[in-house]
Amino acid sequence: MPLPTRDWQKSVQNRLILEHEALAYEGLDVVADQKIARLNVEQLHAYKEVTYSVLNNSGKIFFLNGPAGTGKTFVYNTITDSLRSQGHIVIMVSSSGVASYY
Ligand SMILES: Nc1ncnc2c1ncn2[C@@H]1O[C@H](COP(=O)(O)OP(=O)(O)OP(=O)(O)O)[C@@H](O)[C@H]1O
Repeated sequence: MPLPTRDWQKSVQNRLILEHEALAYEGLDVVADQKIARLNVEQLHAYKEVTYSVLNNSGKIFFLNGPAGTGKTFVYNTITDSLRSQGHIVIMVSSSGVASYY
């Protein structure tokens, strides 16, 4: 197979990356800070552990567990808003249940 003669990535860019970068909007950092300020002690601990791992390229894997309605999704959304506002791409996935339809 012939090799590409130019770097298409540079001129066209990756559509999926562009879509995800578009999820960060002006003011998202303020929204993230407001959510961080509302986290309780345990939520803040989880938030700090995950973001520290991301920002330091530690590559850790986390399992956030807790009874229904205790704020797990709130933590996910806070982490997502915070990292997106800092220029990171965050992709949320789900393997089962209603959440996996979205
Ligand atoms: N620190 C917080 N400050 C204000 N509201 C919060 C906080 N944490 C959670 N909530 C609110 O509490 C409700 C339940 O939180 P959330 O949906 O995150 O729980 P969950 O653990 O993901 O629940 P489930 O396991 O049922 O999906 C939501 O309305 C959420 O916005």
